[in-house]
Amino acid sequence: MADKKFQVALDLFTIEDAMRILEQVGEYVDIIEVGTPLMVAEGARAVRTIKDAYPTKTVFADIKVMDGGGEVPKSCIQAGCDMFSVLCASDDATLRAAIELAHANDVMVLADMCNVKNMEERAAQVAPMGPDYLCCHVGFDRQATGADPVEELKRLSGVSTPKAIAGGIKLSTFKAAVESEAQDIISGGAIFNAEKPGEVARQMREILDAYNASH
Ligand SMILES: O=C([C@H](O)CO)[C@H](O)[C@H](O)COP(=O)(O)O
Repeated sequence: MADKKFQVALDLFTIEDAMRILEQVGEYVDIIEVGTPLMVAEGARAVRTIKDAYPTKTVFADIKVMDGGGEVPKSCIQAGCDMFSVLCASDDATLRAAIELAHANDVMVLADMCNVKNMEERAAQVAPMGPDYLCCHVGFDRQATGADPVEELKRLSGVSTPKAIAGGIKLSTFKAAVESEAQDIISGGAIFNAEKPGEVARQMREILDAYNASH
């Protein structure tokens, strides 16, 4: 089985802050997420700056496309992203257009289940469209309810598309996320809000490497 990946979500507001965190955590992660707040604040320029600085890393633009699947991602693709997100809550036509555009440009698509209520049913519809990942995601505004992404991910076990998992994953819950069905484990605030982001990322990496070495 392919090694599982570790993704840091840079939900920050300036490229400078993102680069400062990356100096500390970049060496430990496989995928760098240009978080939604950073995309909104700085746009595709953030993707370009990060890809130029970390050319061997997978750069993910968390643009959460909801409409215009064949158009909205173009600026991020031109800026050099390797993967972007589209919302499973969007129309099928949006998902299909986004996936077609991405794959025509050798870019991957993460289809994000954020706030989808009928996850099993929607996953069965979206998976055949061919996204590279289906993401079980407890969104920022829902994290206060205590919803557990590892528990919610079990609802996607019926589909063979590789899964990603996100939503408040921290050092103490990282092992459970790694041991879940997810291939891509995403953590944001627990890293960039930590006193020592590099140390948290290093320990997460250690957990992931131990898992990958034994599977
Ligand atoms: O996508 C995200 C969220 O919707 C805010 O934009 C986050 O990147 C994702 O949830 C991972 O961040 P944490 O939940 O802080 O680990």
